Amino acid sequence: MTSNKITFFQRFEKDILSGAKTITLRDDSESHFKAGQGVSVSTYETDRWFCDVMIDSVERIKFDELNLIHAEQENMTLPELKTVITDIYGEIENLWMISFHLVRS
Ligand SMILES: CC(=O)Nc1ccn([C@@H]2O[C@H](CO)[C@@H](O)[C@H]2O)c(=O)n1
Repeated sequence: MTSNKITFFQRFEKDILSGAKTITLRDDSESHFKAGQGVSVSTYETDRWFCDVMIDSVERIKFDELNLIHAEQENMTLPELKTVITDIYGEIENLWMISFHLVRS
């Protein structure tokens, strides 16, 4: 059973609500999202709902393929983005780029 819900670390809430962050990079456990799907978004820490987003695309990407465009879409520098991913997932090669836009907050 796949979920219509995704969580983000609270520190990214502002960037998602302002539209500054339009992608998230996840591991295989969150590769089930589909383009056109509406998803409810909550904080990871306290499970507080803060918006709904629409998924625009879900694409495989390798860690080594990450570039400045991805960093821009995360509202980070590329070194910051790579550090964030490694902090969350450890050394990881295969990622999923989930693009989204805000629908309701
Ligand atoms: C439980 C769990 O994995 N939660 C996650 C995973 C990822 N992310 C964000 O996605 C981007 C790339 O990973 C970065 O902006 C991350 O902070 C997040 O907010 N919450």
